[in-house]
Amino acid sequence: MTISVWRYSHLALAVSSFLLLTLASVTGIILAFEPVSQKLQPYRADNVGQLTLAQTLPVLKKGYEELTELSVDANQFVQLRGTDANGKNLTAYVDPRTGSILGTPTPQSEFFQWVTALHRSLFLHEAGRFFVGLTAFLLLLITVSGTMLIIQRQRGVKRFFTRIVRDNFAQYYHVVLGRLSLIPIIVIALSGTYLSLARFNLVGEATIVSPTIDLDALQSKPERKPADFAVFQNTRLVDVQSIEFPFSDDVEDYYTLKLKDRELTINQLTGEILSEKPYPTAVLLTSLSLDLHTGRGSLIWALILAVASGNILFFIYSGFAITWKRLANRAKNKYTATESRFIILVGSENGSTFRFAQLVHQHLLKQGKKAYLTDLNNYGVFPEAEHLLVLTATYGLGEAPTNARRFAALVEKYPQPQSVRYSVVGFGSHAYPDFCQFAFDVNQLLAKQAWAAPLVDIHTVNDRSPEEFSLWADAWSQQANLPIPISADLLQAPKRRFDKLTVTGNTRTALPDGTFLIRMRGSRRRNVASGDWLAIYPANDHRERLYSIGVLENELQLSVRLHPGGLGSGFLHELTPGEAIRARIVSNASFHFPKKAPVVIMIANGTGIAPFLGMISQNRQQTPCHLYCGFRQRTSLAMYGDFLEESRAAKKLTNLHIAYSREGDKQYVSDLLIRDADFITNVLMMNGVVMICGSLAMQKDVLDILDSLCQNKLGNAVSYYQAHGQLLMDCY
Ligand SMILES: Cc1cc2nc3c(=O)[nH]c(=O)nc-3n(C[C@H](O)[C@H](O)[C@H](O)COP(=O)(O)O)c2cc1C
Repeated sequence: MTISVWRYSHLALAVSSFLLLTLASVTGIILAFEPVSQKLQPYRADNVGQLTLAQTLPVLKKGYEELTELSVDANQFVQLRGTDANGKNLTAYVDPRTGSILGTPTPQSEFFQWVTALHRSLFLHEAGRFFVGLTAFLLLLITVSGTMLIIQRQRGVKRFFTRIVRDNFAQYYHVVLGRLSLIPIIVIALSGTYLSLARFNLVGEATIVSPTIDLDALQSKPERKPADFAVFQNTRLVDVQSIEFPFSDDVEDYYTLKLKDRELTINQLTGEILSEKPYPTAVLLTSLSLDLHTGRGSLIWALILAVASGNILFFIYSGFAITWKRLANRAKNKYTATESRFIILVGSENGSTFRFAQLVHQHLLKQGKKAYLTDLNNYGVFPEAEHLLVLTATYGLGEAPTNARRFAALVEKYPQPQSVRYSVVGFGSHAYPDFCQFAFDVNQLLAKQAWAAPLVDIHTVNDRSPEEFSLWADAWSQQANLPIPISADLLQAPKRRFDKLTVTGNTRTALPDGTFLIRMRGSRRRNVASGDWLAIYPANDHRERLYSIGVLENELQLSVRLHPGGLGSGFLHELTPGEAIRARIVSNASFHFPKKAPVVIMIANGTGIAPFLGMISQNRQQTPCHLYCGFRQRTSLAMYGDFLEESRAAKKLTNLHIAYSREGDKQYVSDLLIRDADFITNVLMMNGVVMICGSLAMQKDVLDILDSLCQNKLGNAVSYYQAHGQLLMDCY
């Protein structure tokens, strides 16, 4: 089954039920607090779990003139009905060990009654109950389709709980919270559905029929005291739902004992069991469903239900946010596919690639060109086409996005009747092992078609980088002789809240390779961790530059290489202590120091050491850390030398391995990894984590080496460890 079937089912189910689901969740959250408030009442006696009926009944009989009924509720509060020593009618919670009164039951508060009625039937009686039941069933289907989507997203059941790549807020937390609240939501949905079916008598016999007793056969001898009745001795109070006491001393009146799973009648003189009837399965399931659906009896479960109901509200919001974003990016065409000279085909799962495609589309239309934009799955014969532009994302294990799955088959089926120049742009992320794989596949496929001729080489765009996209746009413009300038809209940094940071130190460039360290302090306390990015705006315009942060002594430290004419590095280089800048801290949670790893290997080259300096400085728990770094020459290490030595002495850093590429043995960091191959694979085998930060070229080398080490020594591809959160990367 394809991802789209699950996605559309998930969406259709959510759309059809969201109003009732919102109502049910809000009322569900409120109702979850009823068992919580009840549990907090002081009506539960200590050690009630250890008492038997044989111990309790004589005590109660002594203290009260007449007992009518004793019941034990889900909170293990023991309630007694009867008359007291003065002959006054009484209904009270009692201490079953002493018979003393602990309190008087009060009816459910009007507020909870009102909310319960709304939750159960929307004040619409049977019709309302039907709709509420249907909503619970739809919730079950939504949960199943959502689970399938997560399995597909995570690329398999086994990776269900592995790290989630963060795309955007709504999407990330939709999946994160979806996984966390999966079980409670399935329980809510299943139990709610069952209770509705039971209510409409659709689950079999759900009533308890009392047995008929042969009164003529009742024996009066041998007479025993209740404390000596075997059945009372063997029945724990907490297993009792209720016990109805005999109406008179006559042998024809008997005890009716309702346990959790069966009902017994007991001769009041001899203690003989007169009848024993297990409850029908439907009754037991109804009681279990009530326990699970309401949280009665368990404070913790009631709180879990409240949180899960809150999550359902968040899913409604985030689900619609995701859909809105997707729809907002869909194409609107002025010309038809058959009359257009420029065909733009898009492969996109979450819509962002459409934004880029639309920009190209608009530029072509503005220049009076007949251009047509559509999904890759809508590929067909384009009789007037001269140019084919394919912009596509990659998903899954280097696979096509949903709206591009049929493209390969369609290309084989519909050759173009005329020659067409094509160009492919891949959108992807280096966070995935198969970077832009689907775009490469499309490029290869087109290259094989007799009618297709490339206009420019394939280009890739990492993390929607406007700069990388504009490189393609320039190349294509030149070859097609048609300018498509990248609009400021696309490059504009979205409006966000900025932080004011004050420079506290700047080493300026002292080294031949131009590296310097700059430190800053925020004006307000911010949640920032080593590995996050600092986004700066050197020219106070849309141009944003990102730097990896190391947090040392509550300050943000950046390690920067000064590039001649570099916008960001030049700006930072000129800053002096006391100066303040406007910047933004961007969370990069997938590159934080792993809290639970037994060992961490850090691999860096050049300024990629920056986040690791912060992580080492904060490694107070002394997790074994092995730092592998590559520099050009010894002097490049100079500014970090003292800090690294001190960290080693303080056991925050276990080992330091350095490769110099322009001195001595002229090694790269990858050579050190080959040297320490056994150690590295051992670390991966014992669930250690490898972190890589630095240049993309170094990342590529290191990944190639790790992949062959992992394949040869561990029998897994390196992507296996990445998927298990054991390989974290932040390269640029
Ligand atoms: C679940 C998931 C899987 C992804 N898999 C890959 C991949 O294998 N290779 C890749 O280069 N990018 C991968 N990406 C990144 C997307 O291709 C990238 O973010 C792209 O810009 C999204 O475009 P869209 O918003 O148009 O769908 C993946 C993203 C997600 C959320």
